[in-house]
Amino acid sequence: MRVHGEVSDDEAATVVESVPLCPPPASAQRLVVGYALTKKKVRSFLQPKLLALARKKGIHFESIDETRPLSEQGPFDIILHKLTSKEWQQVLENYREEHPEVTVLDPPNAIQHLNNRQSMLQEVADLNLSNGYGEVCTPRQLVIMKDPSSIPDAVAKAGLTLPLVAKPLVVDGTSKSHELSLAYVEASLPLLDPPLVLQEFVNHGGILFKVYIVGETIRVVRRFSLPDVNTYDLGNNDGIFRFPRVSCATNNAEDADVDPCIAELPPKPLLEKLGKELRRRLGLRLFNIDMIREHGRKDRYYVIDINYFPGYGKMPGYEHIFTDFLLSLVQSKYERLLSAS
Ligand SMILES: O=P(O)(O)O[C@H]1[C@H](O)[C@@H](OP(=O)(O)O)[C@H](OP(=O)(O)O)[C@@H](OP(=O)(O)O)[C@H]1O
Ligand SMILES: Nc1ncnc2c1ncn2[C@@H]1O[C@H](COP(=O)(O)OP(=O)(O)O)[C@@H](O)[C@H]1O
Ligand SMILES: [Mg+2]
Ligand SMILES: [Mg+2]
Repeated sequence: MRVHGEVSDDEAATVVESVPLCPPPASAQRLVVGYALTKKKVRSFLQPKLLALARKKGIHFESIDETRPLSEQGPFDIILHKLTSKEWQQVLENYREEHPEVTVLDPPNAIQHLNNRQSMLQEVADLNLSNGYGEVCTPRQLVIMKDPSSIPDAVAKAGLTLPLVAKPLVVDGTSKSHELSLAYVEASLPLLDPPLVLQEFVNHGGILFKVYIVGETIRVVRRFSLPDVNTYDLGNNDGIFRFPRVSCATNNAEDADVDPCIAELPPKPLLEKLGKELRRRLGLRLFNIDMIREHGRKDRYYVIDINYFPGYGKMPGYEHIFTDFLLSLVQSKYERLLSAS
């Protein structure tokens, strides 16, 4: 029996997009998807175009009331969620044990790896992905838990090169956890506010690739990012630059007039390999990877951020991809039940 939420290679093989779906079992003709999402996420994800297509395909979305026992709601075939409280995670873990027949997207313990900017990149670093299409690394980084006055020494000891991107260590859905800054000179380091991750800034021509994963499906879009830093900037900057959420949807760079060497998307086979490996290693099916290409290095990529249940509402064609994905989950569960009987 499958442990819910774990993505095995076997399972991956049963969810290939091109395989036509055979008729679902009678009990699954109306697929009920419970969701526990913030108001912001409901607005961005449950758009009318998704709801309309879902209805046509027999998928019904039902809001979960967190103040009531989960077992008294539904019954659900699938639960979608992105709430960060410890209490909610415990509720879901208990529910998964009591209801192994319900697919929880994704398991709270797997999502936890993405709530810390150190652990979120560990699997990418361990993967050491390098093949004929390119190489995927993570920027060198250091975790500072406390005592800002110790930062210059810690940075020197670790041999990190300025400028450094300072990122709050924990990502908990608050806007504070996305308040990043760029420290140009050593003297500015004690002004930073731990706990944080200090990451080497990688010049990448100001374009970032948002790689969306929905099960087996991968889509990539371009967004504007921070511009390159040059020696002039370094010499003429004595402080810290605090920057807003640069890679958000309003910074769409799909149709921008950008140097083709910078705008060129990462090779598909490289993204496929990365997506497949991370899906398996993280035990997640819904996430996105923020990726940059080192300026002047055609084939060296850095993963700088991984987000659980990202802004799918801005992914082109998300309503088709997501509804097909939900149906494929039920289909593969049905096939497993058939082969077990
Ligand atoms: O950490 P970064 O790289 O900024 O990724 C963010 C988060 O996933 C946001 O979700 P959340 O707020 O739940 O963390 C999401 O907003 P949505 O709420 O609109 O889905 C953003 O979508 P964009 O606005 O498309 O960038 C996405 O870019
Ligand atoms: N190591 C880095 N080198 C260059 N730019 C970076 C680096 N880390 C982050 N950035 C820039 O900062 C933005 C936000 O950083 P990110 O780690 O994605 O945080 P968030 O979770 O808030 O999106 C990125 O989209 C990118 O533009
Ligand atoms: Mg990001
Ligand atoms: Mg993020």
